[in-house]
Amino acid sequence: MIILGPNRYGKAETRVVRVTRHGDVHHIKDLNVSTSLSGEMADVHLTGDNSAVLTTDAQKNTVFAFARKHGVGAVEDFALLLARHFVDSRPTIHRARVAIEEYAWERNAGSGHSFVRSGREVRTCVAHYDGSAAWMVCGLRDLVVLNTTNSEFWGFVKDEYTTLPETRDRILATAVEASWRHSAVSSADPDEDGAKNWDKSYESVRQALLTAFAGTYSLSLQQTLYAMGARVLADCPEICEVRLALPNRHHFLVDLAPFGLDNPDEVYLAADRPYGLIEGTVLRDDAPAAGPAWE
Ligand SMILES: O=c1[nH]c(=O)c2[nH]c(=O)[nH]c2[nH]1
Repeated sequence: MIILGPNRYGKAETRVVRVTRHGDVHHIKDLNVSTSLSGEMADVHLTGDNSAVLTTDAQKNTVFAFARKHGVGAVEDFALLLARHFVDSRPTIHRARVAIEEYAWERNAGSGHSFVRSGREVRTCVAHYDGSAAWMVCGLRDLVVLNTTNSEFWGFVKDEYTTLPETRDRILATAVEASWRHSAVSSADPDEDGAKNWDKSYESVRQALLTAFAGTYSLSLQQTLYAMGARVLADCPEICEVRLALPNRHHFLVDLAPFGLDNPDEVYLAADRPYGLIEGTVLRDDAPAAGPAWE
């Protein structure tokens, strides 16, 4: 017996730029939106009957139309708005997942209409909605950080293939990829609800990650990872779970002896690969069930 397993479909990576013009002062939001729907989709897979299908093309059009009609504030609100619309407006759609990446722009030379793409990290969110409950995982990636000291690494296993020297002082650098789950998301319309301040929450999580990275005297990147996750949970009561992926961007001290030079921790080779990849989850022991939040 062969059966249809879990499935979903949608439009991936709709790139939408929303310009808001206040006279000569303009604002932009630059997003990459991926929608994914599931529900009564047995027939489309088994018999080719498309009558339950809201096309991926219409999903893409909805993203653009909603950007026009509702504007784009916090990406989390825009994601929830779309997710609720798809499920609440179509009886055959039972669940929506909306993932958004946001690319930051800054004003160029103080101009009202000229922008420069910021070197800031990419902000992310993934919203799920099933007709009654909503889940939100927020995040960021490419938050590149480096400590020039306060990092040691020693006392590790030494087998016949271990050549890494122990170090009491090294550069510690990584490009933080983090996602964090909100304990509760109101199922009310965000326009009526309006209570959740996604921007404020994002900034406090980002600050907690940076503060912990800078302030932790590190005996391993694993220890730093835990400190970063724990700091987020300590500082941000609305978050119940943090997942981190930290590539260890190795910096090797260059041997300058062949040139008659010493190298007292000044000149490094920044290697791009291979890199250690340290991943982990830090969560509250009473975190509510995650449901589909991480899917
Ligand atoms: O912080 C580190 N953790 C490791 O597990 C590891 N392994 C390695 O080679 N270097 C490092 N650094």
